[in-house]
Amino acid sequence: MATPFDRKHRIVVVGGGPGGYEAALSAARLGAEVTLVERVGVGGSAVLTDVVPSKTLIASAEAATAIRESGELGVQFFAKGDSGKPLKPEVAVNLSKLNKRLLRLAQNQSDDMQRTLEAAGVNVIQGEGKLDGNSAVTVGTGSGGQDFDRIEFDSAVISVGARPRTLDSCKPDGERILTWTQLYNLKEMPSHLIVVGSGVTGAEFASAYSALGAKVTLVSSRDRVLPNEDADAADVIEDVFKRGGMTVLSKSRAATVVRDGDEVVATLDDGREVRGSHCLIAVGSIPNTSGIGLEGAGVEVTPSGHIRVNRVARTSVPNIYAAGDCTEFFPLASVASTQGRTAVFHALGDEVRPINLRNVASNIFTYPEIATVGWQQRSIEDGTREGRVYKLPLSENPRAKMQGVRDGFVKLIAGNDLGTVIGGVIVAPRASELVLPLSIAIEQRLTVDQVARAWAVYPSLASSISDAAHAMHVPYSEQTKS
Ligand SMILES: Cc1cc2nc3c(=O)[nH]c(=O)nc-3n(C[C@H](O)[C@H](O)[C@H](O)COP(=O)(O)OP(=O)(O)OC[C@H]3O[C@@H](n4cnc5c(N)ncnc54)[C@H](O)[C@@H]3O)c2cc1C
Ligand SMILES: NC(=O)c1ccc[n+]([C@@H]2O[C@H](COP(=O)([O-])OP(=O)(O)OC[C@H]3O[C@@H](n4cnc5c(N)ncnc54)[C@H](O)[C@@H]3O)[C@@H](O)[C@H]2O)c1
Repeated sequence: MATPFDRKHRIVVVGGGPGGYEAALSAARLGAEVTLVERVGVGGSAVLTDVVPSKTLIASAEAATAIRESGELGVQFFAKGDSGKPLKPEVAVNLSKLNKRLLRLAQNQSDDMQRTLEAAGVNVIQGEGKLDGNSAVTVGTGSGGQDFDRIEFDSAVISVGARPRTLDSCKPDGERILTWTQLYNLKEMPSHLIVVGSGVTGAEFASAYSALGAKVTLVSSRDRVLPNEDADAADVIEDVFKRGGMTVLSKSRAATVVRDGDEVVATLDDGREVRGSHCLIAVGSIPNTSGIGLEGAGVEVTPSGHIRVNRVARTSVPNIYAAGDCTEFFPLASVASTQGRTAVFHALGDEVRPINLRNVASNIFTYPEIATVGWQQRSIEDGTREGRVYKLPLSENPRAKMQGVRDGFVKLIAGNDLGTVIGGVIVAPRASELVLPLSIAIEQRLTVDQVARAWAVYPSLASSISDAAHAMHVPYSEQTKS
């Protein structure tokens, strides 16, 4: 219990995604009187439409890939046709069943989270929250609806998330032109899915649908997919996409996307037309920050509508905090939760460590996955940070060979001094599970030699991390120079 006072600190949290959930739970555990206002469901977009459903879809895509690729390992389905000759079975995906499963899983997780909050003593109110100055939140039934509650607070956490950005020229109709939140209603596999936008969201869905057997065309406005990622990683993914039969149209901006009967037509900037059965619009997100009383309370926002926060998640108004995608920090569930927890620790006088975005680990769930942490090669190349880069292809890893894994690599980035690990990239199946040692090394300022000294299992994909660290060894004579 952080508060030594008789009077409980009153905290109102608006939005129940990872940012709001973590803020509410941490505050209740610290003994505050907590109310959480959420308009759709606890868990937020992360659980109901974004992270959980997309990663569940990807789990099915991985299963389809494993079945398809098992022939190479000498394992295949065998069935005899009427003539007695072996048939060549194909992977069949029941998209309706798959989507039902992922929506059920998302709802169950949301229910679990609501129960956890209630058990911790959080008062969860369903409704639309809005700041009323800097000391109260009103709760209503939605835009134009009635307010039915008003809650006074000592501190508030605004964690209202973001929604898919749409373009007037490519308006989703919910049937064939879809945002990712509408994709899970599909009953049948799209015969040809056009994905507009090759950021993380577009790349993940393109990868998954291609693995599930749909024909996919990825419309990428940049010269390569995943323009903000490590260039070598993006090259691997683009190569895998193309080998898997995906059409990648680079330097191609979708000017319009319209329905034509049972087809969709995407017209590119240069006049080319792409016809498909469905189109996913994945061109980024917009924060849900308008009309929620921020201006009246004096909370500063950026021109893009993101709430300005410092490293303890405090806004320009001292008793109002903000967490997650509605802020200008990285839009990741892990960052949202950390901001939510940090905000209430700060408000309630518990130990706080200002958030260091430099060390955030993230993962792109394509096949193979791309996990990234710390400084990246481009910062070494442009001189922002001094350091050395070493890349070890997975094709040299014994376990990878056994498993038939050809694509991927481990890249370590170390400082020039003693070889302190400052960053890394792992491209591999389940890279998300392999990146933690690098995160620990960076957080604990371990050198490549210290990482190399830790035992890796033989054979294992993780041993490529040790091998890369060995290759970057700083001789004792060099270490003692500085
Ligand atoms: C397709 C996709 C996949 C992703 N995958 C990953 C991943 O694998 N890993 C990862 O770390 N991140 C991932 N992300 C990012 C992640 O979803 C976000 O960073 C995360 O959801 C942010 O959490 P949040 O709490 O800020 O907001 P949200 O999860 O968006 O929750 C905000 C909540 O606030 C509610 N709300 C809004 N306004 C009000 C109001 N006025 N009153 C009451 N309630 C309100 C909304 O209904 C919503 O429930 C993904 C994003 C997308 C689009
Ligand atoms: N695995 C994960 O952790 C995960 C998954 C999805 C999203 N996210 C988070 O969400 C953030 C946003 O990612 P995102 O992919 O949704 O958005 P984004 O803004 O990163 O990418 C959208 C892309 O669409 C392109 N674009 C815009 N208009 C276009 C047009 N008319 N035609 C073709 N392309 C067009 C943009 O140039 C951009 O490259 C990520 O940075 C990440 O933090 C995380």
